Amino acid sequence: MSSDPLPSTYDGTPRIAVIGGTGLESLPSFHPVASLSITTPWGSPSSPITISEHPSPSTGKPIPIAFLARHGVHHELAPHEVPSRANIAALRKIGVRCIIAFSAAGSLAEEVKPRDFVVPDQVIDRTKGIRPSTFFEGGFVCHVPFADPFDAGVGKVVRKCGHSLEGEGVVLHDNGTVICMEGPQFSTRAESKMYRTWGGTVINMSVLPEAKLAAEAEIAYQMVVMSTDYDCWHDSGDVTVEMVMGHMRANAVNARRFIGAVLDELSKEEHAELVAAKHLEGGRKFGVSTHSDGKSKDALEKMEWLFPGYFS
Ligand SMILES: CSC[C@H]1O[C@H](OP(=O)(O)O)[C@H](O)[C@@H]1O
Ligand SMILES: Nc1ncnc2[nH]cnc12
Repeated sequence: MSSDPLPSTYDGTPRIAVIGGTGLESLPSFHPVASLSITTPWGSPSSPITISEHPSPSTGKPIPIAFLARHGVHHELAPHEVPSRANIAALRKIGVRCIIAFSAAGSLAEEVKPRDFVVPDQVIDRTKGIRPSTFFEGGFVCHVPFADPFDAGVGKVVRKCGHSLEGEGVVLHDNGTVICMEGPQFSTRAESKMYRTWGGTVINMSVLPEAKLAAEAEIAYQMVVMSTDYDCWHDSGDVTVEMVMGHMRANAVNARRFIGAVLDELSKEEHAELVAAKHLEGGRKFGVSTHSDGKSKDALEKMEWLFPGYFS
């Protein structure tokens, strides 16, 4: 295998990105053709963004897929240290408009067994306000709808792909509510039991502010969760990192199959408009509350970087 460094530039426009979480620090079975180090007005992303080319099953054309490791290449960033603004800004800047985000999560529901997959449709925020969670501040106020935190069109494709793998070891739950806690400590037993009464299906430390920032950036975002434990409400034993990693490793083949199926499907020509998020394009031009006299120069410069031509 060549140890030549990958090119630091890429000529095409990747519309699709995968954000890998715990146990998924690279895109399995994909061979990167470039590694981009992007600096944003919100700092540097968690990892370089690698680009792999995936042949579209419908046209045979190579479709670029971006990949970013949420916690860094060596899992060196705690959940509250993940630079989500830089991650989402960098992905948008290179052209990404569709994100499939993977997460290892605890199950809050008996029927969601460890190693099952969940394609969630809702989120409850239990982070503590210590994570920067908006692009719109410092002299530029913009309010963004967030009633449905995940993209319905992308979610539909992901669910279809998951179901196509049933019988090959993949168990998929079509819906669910993710409780996003602050961490890095796991929940107390009282909290875990309370989240169940709230209707929580799974619990992680990472869907927020990632999903909020994707919404602000007009990116169609869907999380795919793999259950790795029963948190601490269940009598089968309290969550530990060993438990999480053990299930991640044991189910790696299914995770790889799931990712491959989703990328195959999204690379088809028929989904070109969806992955370019044409249905979201331009939305941010209209949610701005700040009068032109109140907009700061610094904020406007950041806006021009992220949304060229929107506000000038
Ligand atoms: C290592 S267990 C807790 C850790 O795992 C999950 O990470 P990710 O969502 O990035 O897969 C969870 O959110 C916590 O960050
Ligand atoms: N039980 C749990 N709580 C929070 N995040 C998790 N990630 C994996 N398992 C988890």
